[in-house]
Amino acid sequence: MITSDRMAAVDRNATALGISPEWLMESAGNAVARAVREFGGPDASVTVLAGRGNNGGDGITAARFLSDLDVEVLLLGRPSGLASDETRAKWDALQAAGVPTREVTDSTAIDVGSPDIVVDAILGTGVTGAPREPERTAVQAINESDAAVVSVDVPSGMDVDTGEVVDVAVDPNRVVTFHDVKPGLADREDVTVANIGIPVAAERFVGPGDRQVIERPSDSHKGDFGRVMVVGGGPFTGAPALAAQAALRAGADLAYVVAPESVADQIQGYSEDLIVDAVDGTRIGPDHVDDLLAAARDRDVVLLGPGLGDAEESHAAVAEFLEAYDGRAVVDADALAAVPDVETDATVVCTPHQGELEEMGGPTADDWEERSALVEEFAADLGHTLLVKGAHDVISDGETTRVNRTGNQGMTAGGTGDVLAGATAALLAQVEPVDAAALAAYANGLAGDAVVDRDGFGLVAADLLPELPRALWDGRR
Ligand SMILES: NC(=O)C1=CN([C@@H]2O[C@H](COP(=O)(O)OP(=O)(O)OC[C@H]3O[C@@H](n4cnc5c(N)ncnc54)[C@H](O)[C@@H]3O)[C@@H](O)[C@H]2O)[C@@H](O)CC1
Ligand SMILES: [K+]
Repeated sequence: MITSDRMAAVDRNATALGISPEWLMESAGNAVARAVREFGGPDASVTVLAGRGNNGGDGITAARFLSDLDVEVLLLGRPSGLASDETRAKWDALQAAGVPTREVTDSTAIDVGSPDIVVDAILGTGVTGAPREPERTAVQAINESDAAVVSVDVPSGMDVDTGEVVDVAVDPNRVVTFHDVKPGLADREDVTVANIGIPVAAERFVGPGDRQVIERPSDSHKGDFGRVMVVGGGPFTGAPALAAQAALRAGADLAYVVAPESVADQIQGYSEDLIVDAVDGTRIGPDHVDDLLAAARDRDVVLLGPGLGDAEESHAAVAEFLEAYDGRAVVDADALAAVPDVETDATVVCTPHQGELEEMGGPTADDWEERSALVEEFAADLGHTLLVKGAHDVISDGETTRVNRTGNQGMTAGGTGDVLAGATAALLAQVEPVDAAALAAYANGLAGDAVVDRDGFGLVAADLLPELPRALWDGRR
């Protein structure tokens, strides 16, 4: 099952793998044409009603595959109004093939005729709201005709994610949907799924399409993108500073560091963008838990671990905090050891490397494919989302599992994990845990690739910070 948003992301990932939208449309049109032949027999007459979006493009392509039959295409609009390059290319190919077409701009001129089969390629996953004119009249004309109806991808007018119909939708005899079943079609018996050549890799590997989960609408306000609180520092100071700065670079509006007073000034010294709150002493410990919980109430995500150290008291503080906390948390580094023994209502993303995962009681496997299956099982047992760092990062919430391939051996430098944890925390304020962790891993690796491509090896963690925005947005705004 796949939602339309996830489908759009996977589609973009396929493009990045070299599989162009035009290829996918060719496969989609071919699949529809095959269904029409199966359904209508070798001598069927066919009318394709095509909208101006890519759903229409699939119908236009199907008509070319059916050019040996009595086939006609009704385009709802002018060819100049076709919405994408690939649909225009398919329209030109249809003209060149000499398949009869009619352009209908006025809804009163819609005449489906009396074919054996009508192909409904009016609206697909790109529909918003109720069908407007001339699409609305076209939907009604299909429903009033005696022809058998084959819908392309989704019955036109239906919301594929919910199955809801606003006003009107086509009532088909068969739906040929692409790649995977959409939630709104799940319980129907007239649906067949066509493989259109989107490889498993486009779903499994995090890619540029996964960036589409984050948005930054123009009417946003301060705080909409999260307040992140980093709890750490004591034996180390750079780690919490890096993590908090990474959270800002990954889009958080405010980043706080709560650290022992012995190191608070030093942490503040790294950046004026950080808000540093000092607690007594030289280590985070159980005495601080009440204050941490009180502060966490005004934050969207808490990141536990950077620079915390492995003192017994700090470990106990993490455990006590998680037992009482029910918000969103990222747990990294020395804080990870507390997780397996803790009962918590918090939504937790853990970011261990392989060694830390084993210390948590997790699996080990050299082969990343085997590892990803084992990590999925362990995440399900643990009840938390895992981001296991490695040459192939494995991200799983126990149900959905993704693998990230960005990054390079230059990123074995100290502090890159703190940057990743901070980015994960920022994204966790905005999107679901598995999406946040996958996107953070992807962006962190891409940032590292940009630095090493430009400068060669010798990267330091702070180099990643200015690259993170581009890695996450890359021309999108
Ligand atoms: N991997 C993929 O996602 C693939 C998608 N393909 C096809 O692409 C379709 C999605 O294409 P698009 O995103 O272009 O969207 P659609 O073709 O579903 O519709 C978008 C068009 O309809 C218009 N529109 C939106 N709501 C309307 C309304 N209520 N009344 C009237 N017009 C309305 C829009 O202005 C736009 O021109 C899928 O359903 C599928 O058929 C295929 O080409 C193969 C690959
Ligand atoms: K359709």
